[in-house]
Parts: sequence; structure tokens; C-alpha cells
Amino acid sequence: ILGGSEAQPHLRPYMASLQLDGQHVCGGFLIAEQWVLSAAHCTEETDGKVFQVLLGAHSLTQPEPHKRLYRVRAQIPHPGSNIHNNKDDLLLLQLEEKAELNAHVQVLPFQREDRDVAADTVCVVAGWGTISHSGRRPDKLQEVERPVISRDLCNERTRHDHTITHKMMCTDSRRKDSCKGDSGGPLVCGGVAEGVVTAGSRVCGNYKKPAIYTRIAPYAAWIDGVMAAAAG
Ligand SMILES: NCc1cccc(Nc2n[nH]c3ncnc(Nc4cccc(O)c4)c23)c1
Repeated sequence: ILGGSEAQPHLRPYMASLQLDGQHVCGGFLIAEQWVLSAAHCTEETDGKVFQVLLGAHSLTQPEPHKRLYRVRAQIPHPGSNIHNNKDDLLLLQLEEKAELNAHVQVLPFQREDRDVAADTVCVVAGWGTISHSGRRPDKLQEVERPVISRDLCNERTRHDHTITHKMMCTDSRRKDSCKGDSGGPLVCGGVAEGVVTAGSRVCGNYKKPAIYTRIAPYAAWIDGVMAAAAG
């Protein structure tokens, strides 16, 4: 997160850190007791290794009550996701067991009504991604408020040049923005997850490249279907 501030500890108890060998790789969030939603692109540089999911954390390194690393039973990328574009950039992770819910570990509801969030709506994005252009990584969860911008503005030639589909949304990225390592985290508007951070052009903090999010509502049926099928 560029230009943000340290989140109030455990006020975003849905936040997950997707880790490999104890290293934060991507964000994610708890959508059900045994399920985390993140971004499919997060599996790109993992050469087949399976993530572990850290829940209940504020600091990535310090011991904290209710902080716990969960093993992942299954990682299910959206079938439409691919390395060439940002389409269907969603990843479902089934935890080895149900997460123990408490004050520090809670589910975040996601939007099921497929209607655009109005431009200028102020939403919040949080994560343990880089906090500077030099790539400095925070120990504690960061957050930043960002206004939604219209798809038409985001699709302008000098911005994302008509690559933003109705299953994506954008926020202004002038100075304050999501960045490397924030992918997979939720864009929260009015207490509901409306989008999932996707890297897009990978640019951070430049208003000419607004931040792109995969809208969640269009995928509600897919998410429900995967969770129901795995439940058996
Ligand atoms: N703001 C959109 C957004 C959301 C999520 C991730 C991203 N960026 C990135 N995703 N993956 C990356 N691998 C390498 N570099 C990256 N961006 C980067 C890093 C240092 C300085 C800087 O100006 C930009 C990214 C960008």
C-alpha cells in the first residue's frame, strides 16, 4: 500500500496473508470459515507450491493472540484466469480445517448484487504489500482510502485503453494506491467486499494507471458452486 497508514490492529479481522516459506506473497480475505478469496495471478511465481494462510495477524513477525497459520487443502483458480490478462483473476483457497473465528478472525461478506459501485464512492484497500517505490515491505497491516472512478474514465486511451470489462472496477491511484503484494486483498466499500486487487499494469501510485479490481458480484455463483462442491 503506497501513501496509506498502519491499520488499527485487528479492525480488519478478515485479512489474510498468503505465504510461502514464511514470506508474505499476496493478500486475501476470509469469505467463509474454511475459504479464503484471493487473486489467481498470485500463483504465478510459486512454481506449483501451495500457500499457507496467516489469519488473525496485524504484525507479520511478532507473536499475537489468535494469529495462526493455516494449511491449504485446495487452491482453485477461476477457470478463465490466465497469465496474459487480468480476466477472471480470482483464486479460492480451501483451508485444511475451519478457521477458528474470534475477535481477530472474522468473515467479510462480499457483494452479491451485480451493480456498479458509483464513481466517487470512497472505499478502503488494505494489505502488507510494498509501501514505497523502492519496494519497502511493512511488518504491520497498512490501509488506504480510495475513491472509485468510472469505467469510462478508467478505459480512456491514456489510462487502461478499453481493457476494463464490466467484471472489473477501478479506483484513483494518484499517490495513494495498492501495490506489489496487495494483490488478492479486498476493496471494501460500506463494509462489503466489492472487489479483489489485481496487479493489472503493475504500476503503483501513478494516476495514469488507476488500480484495477476484479468485481466479486459477477462471480458469486462460481464462488458458491466451488464451496458447495467441496463440501460434498
Ligand atoms: N496499483 C495496482 C497494483 C496492484 C497490485 C500490485 C501491483 N504491482 C505489482 N504487482 N506485481 C509486481 N511485481 C513487481 N513490481 C510491481 N509493482 C511495483 C513495484 C515497485 C515500485 C512500483 O512503482 C511498482 C508489481 C500494482
